[in-house]
Amino acid sequence: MSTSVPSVDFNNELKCPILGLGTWKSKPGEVTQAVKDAIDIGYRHIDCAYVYGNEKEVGEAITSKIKEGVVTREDLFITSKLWNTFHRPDLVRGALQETLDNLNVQYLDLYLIHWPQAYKEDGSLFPTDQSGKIQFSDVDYVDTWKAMEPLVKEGLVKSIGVSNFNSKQLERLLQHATVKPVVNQVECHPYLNQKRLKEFCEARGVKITAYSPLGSPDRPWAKPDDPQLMEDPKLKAIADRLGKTVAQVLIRYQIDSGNIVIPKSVTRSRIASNFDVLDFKLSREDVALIDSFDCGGRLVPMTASLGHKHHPFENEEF
Ligand SMILES: NC(=O)C1=CN([C@@H]2O[C@H](COP(=O)(O)OP(=O)(O)OC[C@H]3O[C@@H](n4cnc5c(N)ncnc54)[C@H](OP(=O)(O)O)[C@@H]3O)[C@@H](O)[C@H]2O)C=CC1
Ligand SMILES: CC(=O)C(C)=O
Repeated sequence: MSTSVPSVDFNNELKCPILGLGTWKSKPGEVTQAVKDAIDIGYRHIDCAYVYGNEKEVGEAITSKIKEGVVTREDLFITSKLWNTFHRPDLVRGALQETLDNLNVQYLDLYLIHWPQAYKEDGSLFPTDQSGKIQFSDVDYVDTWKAMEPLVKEGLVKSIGVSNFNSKQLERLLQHATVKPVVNQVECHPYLNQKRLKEFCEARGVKITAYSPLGSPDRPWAKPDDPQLMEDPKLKAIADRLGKTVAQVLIRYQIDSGNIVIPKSVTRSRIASNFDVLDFKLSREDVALIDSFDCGGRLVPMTASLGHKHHPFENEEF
Protein backbone atom coordinates (compact mmCIF):
# COMPACT_ATOMS: atom_id res chain seq x y z
CA MET A 1 0.00 0.00 0.00
CA SER A 2 1.50 3.34 -1.04
CA THR A 3 1.79 6.41 1.21
CA SER A 4 -0.69 9.13 0.36
CA VAL A 5 0.71 12.55 -0.48
CA PRO A 6 -0.42 15.57 1.57
CA SER A 7 -2.21 18.33 -0.33
CA VAL A 8 -2.29 22.11 -0.25
CA ASP A 9 -5.50 24.11 -0.50
CA PHE A 10 -5.86 26.44 -3.45
CA ASN A 11 -7.63 29.82 -3.19
CA ASN A 12 -10.67 28.19 -4.86
CA GLU A 13 -10.80 25.51 -2.12
CA LEU A 14 -9.63 22.72 -4.43
CA LYS A 15 -6.66 20.64 -3.33
CA CYS A 16 -3.33 19.84 -4.98
CA PRO A 17 -0.85 17.09 -3.96
CA ILE A 18 2.36 18.79 -2.84
CA LEU A 19 4.59 16.39 -4.80
CA GLY A 20 4.22 15.54 -8.48
CA LEU A 21 6.17 14.03 -11.37
CA GLY A 22 7.73 16.35 -13.98
CA THR A 23 7.72 15.21 -17.62
CA TRP A 24 9.87 17.71 -19.56
CA LYS A 25 12.58 15.88 -21.56
CA SER A 26 11.02 12.52 -20.72
CA LYS A 27 11.22 10.85 -24.11
CA PRO A 28 8.02 9.49 -25.63
CA GLY A 29 9.59 6.01 -25.50
CA GLU A 30 10.24 6.18 -21.75
CA VAL A 31 7.60 8.47 -20.29
CA THR A 32 4.72 5.96 -20.41
CA GLN A 33 6.61 3.54 -18.20
CA ALA A 34 7.81 6.38 -15.94
CA VAL A 35 4.25 7.62 -15.33
CA LYS A 36 3.00 4.06 -14.77
CA ASP A 37 5.79 3.48 -12.25
CA ALA A 38 5.05 6.79 -10.57
CA ILE A 39 1.35 5.98 -10.17
CA ASP A 40 2.20 2.52 -8.78
CA ILE A 41 4.61 4.13 -6.31
CA GLY A 42 1.94 6.58 -5.13
CA TYR A 43 2.31 9.77 -7.19
CA ARG A 44 -1.07 11.32 -7.95
CA HIS A 45 0.12 14.59 -9.52
CA ILE A 46 1.61 14.70 -13.04
CA ASP A 47 3.01 17.89 -14.58
CA CYS A 48 2.68 18.03 -18.37
CA ALA A 49 2.84 20.59 -21.16
CA TYR A 50 1.82 20.61 -24.81
CA VAL A 51 5.31 21.75 -25.82
CA TYR A 52 6.96 18.72 -24.18
CA GLY A 53 5.71 16.67 -27.13
CA ASN A 54 4.88 13.62 -25.00
CA GLU A 55 1.32 14.19 -23.77
CA LYS A 56 -0.05 11.25 -25.78
CA GLU A 57 2.42 8.88 -24.11
CA VAL A 58 1.66 10.33 -20.66
CA GLY A 59 -2.02 9.80 -21.49
CA GLU A 60 -1.38 6.14 -22.35
CA ALA A 61 0.01 5.56 -18.86
CA ILE A 62 -2.92 7.34 -17.21
CA THR A 63 -5.48 5.42 -19.27
CA SER A 64 -3.76 2.14 -18.53
CA LYS A 65 -3.62 2.70 -14.75
CA ILE A 66 -7.29 3.74 -14.69
CA LYS A 67 -8.22 0.62 -16.71
CA GLU A 68 -6.21 -1.59 -14.33
CA GLY A 69 -8.18 -0.09 -11.44
CA VAL A 70 -5.06 1.26 -9.69
CA VAL A 71 -6.52 4.78 -9.68
CA THR A 72 -9.61 6.64 -10.83
CA ARG A 73 -9.42 9.87 -12.81
CA GLU A 74 -10.58 11.70 -9.68
CA ASP A 75 -7.58 10.36 -7.74
CA LEU A 76 -5.21 12.11 -10.13
CA PHE A 77 -4.14 15.74 -10.39
CA ILE A 78 -3.14 16.51 -13.97
CA THR A 79 -1.59 19.82 -15.02
CA SER A 80 -0.83 21.01 -18.51
CA LYS A 81 0.22 24.30 -20.07
CA LEU A 82 -0.86 26.53 -22.93
CA TRP A 83 2.11 27.09 -25.24
CA ASN A 84 3.26 30.54 -26.39
CA THR A 85 1.91 30.16 -29.94
CA PHE A 86 -1.68 29.71 -28.70
CA HIS A 87 -2.10 32.91 -26.65
CA ARG A 88 -4.48 34.52 -29.12
CA PRO A 89 -7.89 34.24 -27.42
CA ASP A 90 -9.49 32.40 -30.36
CA LEU A 91 -6.78 29.70 -30.17
CA VAL A 92 -6.99 28.88 -26.47
CA ARG A 93 -9.93 26.47 -26.50
CA GLY A 94 -8.56 24.45 -29.43
CA ALA A 95 -5.15 24.19 -27.75
CA LEU A 96 -6.76 22.89 -24.56
CA GLN A 97 -8.88 20.41 -26.53
CA GLU A 98 -5.76 19.03 -28.22
CA THR A 99 -4.13 18.57 -24.82
CA LEU A 100 -7.25 16.84 -23.46
CA ASP A 101 -7.31 14.54 -26.51
CA ASN A 102 -3.60 13.80 -26.16
CA LEU A 103 -3.94 12.95 -22.49
CA ASN A 104 -7.22 11.12 -23.13
CA VAL A 105 -8.99 12.90 -20.28
CA GLN A 106 -12.22 14.90 -20.09
CA TYR A 107 -10.78 17.66 -17.92
CA LEU A 108 -7.52 19.00 -16.48
CA ASP A 109 -7.07 19.77 -12.81
CA LEU A 110 -4.89 22.75 -13.67
CA TYR A 111 -4.19 24.63 -16.90
CA LEU A 112 -1.36 27.19 -16.90
CA ILE A 113 -0.28 29.95 -19.25
CA HIS A 114 3.21 28.50 -19.80
CA TRP A 115 4.99 31.85 -20.31
CA PRO A 116 3.71 35.45 -20.35
CA GLN A 117 5.23 36.13 -23.77
CA ALA A 118 3.41 35.08 -26.94
CA TYR A 119 4.95 33.81 -30.18
CA LYS A 120 3.72 34.30 -33.72
CA GLU A 121 0.80 32.03 -34.54
CA ASP A 122 2.09 30.42 -37.74
CA GLY A 123 1.55 26.76 -36.90
CA SER A 124 5.02 25.88 -35.61
CA LEU A 125 5.85 25.79 -31.91
CA PHE A 126 9.06 27.79 -32.34
CA PRO A 127 8.36 30.16 -35.24
CA THR A 128 11.66 31.61 -36.45
CA ASP A 129 12.76 34.10 -39.08
CA GLN A 130 15.48 33.40 -41.64
CA SER A 131 18.21 34.16 -39.10
CA GLY A 132 16.73 31.66 -36.64
CA LYS A 133 15.31 34.29 -34.29
CA ILE A 134 11.97 33.53 -32.61
CA GLN A 135 9.10 35.57 -34.04
CA PHE A 136 7.08 37.29 -31.35
CA SER A 137 3.38 38.06 -31.15
CA ASP A 138 2.13 40.99 -29.09
CA VAL A 139 -0.96 39.26 -27.65
CA ASP A 140 -1.44 40.49 -24.09
CA TYR A 141 -1.47 37.72 -21.47
CA VAL A 142 -4.49 39.43 -19.86
CA ASP A 143 -6.47 38.75 -23.04
CA THR A 144 -5.25 35.14 -22.98
CA TRP A 145 -6.38 34.87 -19.37
CA LYS A 146 -9.83 36.15 -20.30
CA ALA A 147 -10.08 33.21 -22.73
CA MET A 148 -8.98 30.76 -20.02
CA GLU A 149 -11.62 31.83 -17.49
CA PRO A 150 -14.66 30.32 -19.29
CA LEU A 151 -12.88 26.94 -19.42
CA VAL A 152 -13.31 26.68 -15.65
CA LYS A 153 -17.00 27.50 -15.75
CA GLU A 154 -17.49 24.87 -18.46
CA GLY A 155 -15.73 22.21 -16.38
CA LEU A 156 -12.93 21.59 -18.91
CA VAL A 157 -10.37 22.64 -16.30
CA LYS A 158 -10.82 22.72 -12.53
CA SER A 159 -8.33 25.53 -11.90
CA ILE A 160 -6.22 27.93 -13.93
CA GLY A 161 -2.86 29.47 -13.19
CA VAL A 162 0.30 30.90 -14.67
CA SER A 163 3.92 29.95 -15.05
CA ASN A 164 7.05 32.10 -15.27
CA PHE A 165 5.19 35.30 -14.36
CA ASN A 166 7.14 37.98 -12.50
CA SER A 167 5.54 39.98 -9.68
CA LYS A 168 4.47 42.90 -11.88
CA GLN A 169 2.87 40.61 -14.44
CA LEU A 170 1.03 38.69 -11.74
CA GLU A 171 -0.18 41.89 -10.10
CA ARG A 172 -1.49 43.19 -13.42
CA LEU A 173 -3.22 39.88 -14.13
CA LEU A 174 -4.87 39.90 -10.71
CA GLN A 175 -6.26 43.39 -11.36
CA HIS A 176 -8.14 42.06 -14.39
CA ALA A 177 -8.96 38.49 -13.36
CA THR A 178 -12.44 37.36 -12.42
CA VAL A 179 -11.09 33.83 -11.85
CA LYS A 180 -7.97 34.09 -9.70
CA PRO A 181 -4.84 32.14 -10.65
CA VAL A 182 -4.19 29.39 -8.08
CA VAL A 183 -0.52 28.86 -8.90
CA ASN A 184 2.56 30.52 -10.35
CA GLN A 185 4.85 27.70 -11.48
CA VAL A 186 8.43 29.01 -11.47
CA GLU A 187 12.01 27.78 -11.31
CA CYS A 188 12.89 27.26 -7.66
CA HIS A 189 15.84 25.57 -5.94
CA PRO A 190 18.55 26.64 -3.48
CA TYR A 191 20.49 28.67 -6.09
CA LEU A 192 17.29 30.61 -7.00
CA ASN A 193 15.03 30.35 -4.00
CA GLN A 194 12.44 32.94 -5.13
CA LYS A 195 11.84 34.20 -1.57
CA ARG A 196 10.49 37.62 -2.64
CA LEU A 197 8.25 36.21 -5.36
CA LYS A 198 6.97 33.56 -2.94
CA GLU A 199 6.07 36.16 -0.30
CA PHE A 200 4.40 38.26 -2.97
CA CYS A 201 2.37 35.30 -4.26
CA GLU A 202 1.51 34.08 -0.77
CA ALA A 203 0.11 37.50 0.20
CA ARG A 204 -2.22 37.22 -2.82
CA GLY A 205 -3.33 33.62 -2.26
CA VAL A 206 -1.26 32.22 -5.12
CA LYS A 207 0.80 29.07 -4.51
CA ILE A 208 4.29 28.52 -5.91
CA THR A 209 5.02 25.30 -7.77
CA ALA A 210 8.78 24.76 -7.87
CA TYR A 211 10.14 23.56 -11.20
CA SER A 212 13.68 22.27 -11.81
CA PRO A 213 13.98 21.56 -8.04
CA LEU A 214 16.98 19.27 -8.57
CA GLY A 215 18.84 21.77 -10.75
CA SER A 216 17.67 20.28 -14.08
CA PRO A 217 20.97 18.53 -14.90
CA ASP A 218 19.51 17.24 -18.20
CA ARG A 219 18.49 20.71 -19.48
CA PRO A 220 19.53 20.79 -23.14
CA TRP A 221 21.73 23.90 -22.79
CA ALA A 222 23.74 22.69 -19.74
CA LYS A 223 27.51 23.19 -20.16
CA PRO A 224 30.08 20.79 -18.71
CA ASP A 225 31.46 23.50 -16.39
CA ASP A 226 28.08 24.64 -15.03
CA PRO A 227 27.73 24.09 -11.27
CA GLN A 228 25.73 20.95 -10.49
CA LEU A 229 23.24 21.56 -7.72
CA MET A 230 23.05 17.89 -6.71
CA GLU A 231 26.87 17.82 -6.33
CA ASP A 232 27.08 20.84 -4.05
CA PRO A 233 29.24 19.78 -1.06
CA LYS A 234 27.17 21.91 1.34
CA LEU A 235 24.02 20.04 0.31
CA LYS A 236 25.86 16.72 0.43
CA ALA A 237 26.90 17.48 4.01
CA ILE A 238 23.28 18.13 5.02
CA ALA A 239 22.09 14.99 3.22
CA ASP A 240 24.81 12.85 4.85
CA ARG A 241 23.97 14.22 8.30
CA LEU A 242 20.29 13.34 7.80
CA GLY A 243 20.96 9.99 6.12
CA LYS A 244 19.09 11.13 2.98
CA THR A 245 20.06 11.71 -0.65
CA VAL A 246 20.70 15.24 -1.91
CA ALA A 247 17.65 14.91 -4.18
CA GLN A 248 15.49 14.06 -1.15
CA VAL A 249 16.82 17.11 0.71
CA LEU A 250 16.11 19.31 -2.33
CA ILE A 251 12.54 18.02 -2.61
CA ARG A 252 11.95 18.39 1.11
CA TYR A 253 13.42 21.92 0.96
CA GLN A 254 10.53 22.92 -1.33
CA ILE A 255 7.88 21.17 0.75
CA ASP A 256 9.20 22.68 3.98
CA SER A 257 9.24 26.11 2.31
CA GLY A 258 5.51 25.69 1.57
CA ASN A 259 5.86 25.01 -2.14
CA ILE A 260 4.44 22.34 -4.44
CA VAL A 261 7.31 20.45 -6.11
CA ILE A 262 7.54 18.44 -9.35
CA PRO A 263 10.90 16.62 -9.77
CA LYS A 264 11.31 14.81 -13.09
CA SER A 265 12.75 11.35 -13.52
CA VAL A 266 12.31 8.44 -15.91
CA THR A 267 14.31 6.09 -13.68
CA ARG A 268 12.13 3.88 -11.49
CA SER A 269 14.54 3.82 -8.52
CA ARG A 270 14.78 7.64 -8.54
CA ILE A 271 11.03 8.07 -9.02
CA ALA A 272 10.67 5.92 -5.89
CA SER A 273 13.35 7.62 -3.78
CA ASN A 274 12.12 11.10 -4.76
CA PHE A 275 8.72 10.05 -3.39
CA ASP A 276 10.22 8.68 -0.21
CA VAL A 277 10.31 12.09 1.49
CA LEU A 278 7.06 12.10 3.38
CA ASP A 279 8.32 10.71 6.68
CA PHE A 280 10.87 13.38 7.54
CA LYS A 281 11.10 17.16 7.70
CA LEU A 282 13.96 19.63 7.50
CA SER A 283 14.48 21.71 10.62
CA ARG A 284 13.95 25.47 10.42
CA GLU A 285 17.69 25.85 10.80
CA ASP A 286 18.41 23.60 7.80
CA VAL A 287 15.83 25.44 5.66
CA ALA A 288 17.46 28.75 6.66
CA LEU A 289 20.92 27.34 5.89
CA ILE A 290 19.80 26.18 2.43
CA ASP A 291 18.11 29.57 1.87
CA SER A 292 21.54 31.13 2.27
CA PHE A 293 22.86 29.28 -0.84
CA ASP A 294 20.87 31.56 -3.17
CA CYS A 295 23.07 33.13 -5.86
CA GLY A 296 20.49 34.16 -8.47
CA GLY A 297 21.43 31.03 -10.41
CA ARG A 298 18.72 30.80 -13.05
CA LEU A 299 18.85 27.62 -15.13
CA VAL A 300 15.89 28.24 -17.48
CA PRO A 301 16.45 31.85 -18.64
CA MET A 302 14.43 31.57 -21.87
CA THR A 303 17.05 33.51 -23.81
CA ALA A 304 15.22 32.79 -27.09
CA SER A 305 12.55 35.32 -26.06
CA LEU A 306 14.90 38.11 -24.95
CA GLY A 307 13.65 41.42 -26.31
CA HIS A 308 9.98 40.43 -25.99
CA LYS A 309 8.06 43.12 -24.12
CA HIS A 310 6.54 40.44 -21.87
CA HIS A 311 9.78 38.53 -21.19
CA PRO A 312 9.48 37.88 -17.45
CA PHE A 313 13.16 37.98 -16.49
CA GLU A 314 14.35 41.05 -18.41
CA ASN A 315 14.40 44.11 -16.16
CA GLU A 316 12.39 42.14 -13.60
CA GLU A 317 12.46 43.32 -10.03
CA PHE A 318 11.44 39.87 -8.89
N1 LIG B 1 6.83 25.79 -16.35
C1 LIG B 1 8.02 25.74 -16.91
O1 LIG B 1 8.42 26.61 -17.70
C2 LIG B 1 8.91 24.60 -16.58
C3 LIG B 1 8.40 23.48 -15.96
N2 LIG B 1 9.21 22.42 -15.64
C4 LIG B 1 8.58 21.24 -15.02
O2 LIG B 1 9.34 20.88 -13.85
C5 LIG B 1 9.79 19.53 -13.98
C6 LIG B 1 11.11 19.32 -13.25
O3 LIG B 1 12.13 20.15 -13.72
P1 LIG B 1 13.33 19.65 -14.67
O4 LIG B 1 13.86 20.86 -15.34
O5 LIG B 1 12.87 18.52 -15.50
O6 LIG B 1 14.47 19.18 -13.70
P2 LIG B 1 14.68 18.46 -12.29
O7 LIG B 1 15.32 19.48 -11.44
O8 LIG B 1 13.47 17.78 -11.84
O9 LIG B 1 15.81 17.41 -12.69
C7 LIG B 1 15.57 16.33 -13.54
C8 LIG B 1 16.89 15.60 -13.75
O10 LIG B 1 17.35 15.07 -12.52
C9 LIG B 1 17.57 13.67 -12.63
N3 LIG B 1 17.14 13.06 -11.37
C10 LIG B 1 15.88 12.92 -10.91
N4 LIG B 1 15.86 12.34 -9.69
C11 LIG B 1 17.15 12.11 -9.37
C12 LIG B 1 17.76 11.51 -8.24
N5 LIG B 1 17.07 11.08 -7.21
N6 LIG B 1 19.13 11.42 -8.25
C13 LIG B 1 19.85 11.87 -9.30
N7 LIG B 1 19.31 12.44 -10.40
C14 LIG B 1 17.97 12.56 -10.43
C15 LIG B 1 16.72 13.22 -13.82
O11 LIG B 1 17.30 12.08 -14.43
P3 LIG B 1 16.47 10.83 -15.02
O12 LIG B 1 15.19 11.34 -15.58
O13 LIG B 1 17.39 10.31 -16.06
O14 LIG B 1 16.28 9.89 -13.88
C16 LIG B 1 16.85 14.44 -14.72
O15 LIG B 1 18.08 14.42 -15.41
C17 LIG B 1 9.90 19.37 -15.51
O16 LIG B 1 10.08 18.04 -15.90
C18 LIG B 1 8.60 20.02 -15.95
O17 LIG B 1 7.51 19.16 -15.71
C19 LIG B 1 10.56 22.50 -15.84
C20 LIG B 1 11.13 23.59 -16.45
C21 LIG B 1 10.34 24.72 -16.90
C1 LIG C 1 10.75 23.21 -19.83
C2 LIG C 1 9.77 24.24 -20.09
O1 LIG C 1 8.68 24.14 -19.62
C3 LIG C 1 10.14 25.34 -20.87
C4 LIG C 1 11.54 25.55 -21.24
O2 LIG C 1 9.30 26.13 -21.20
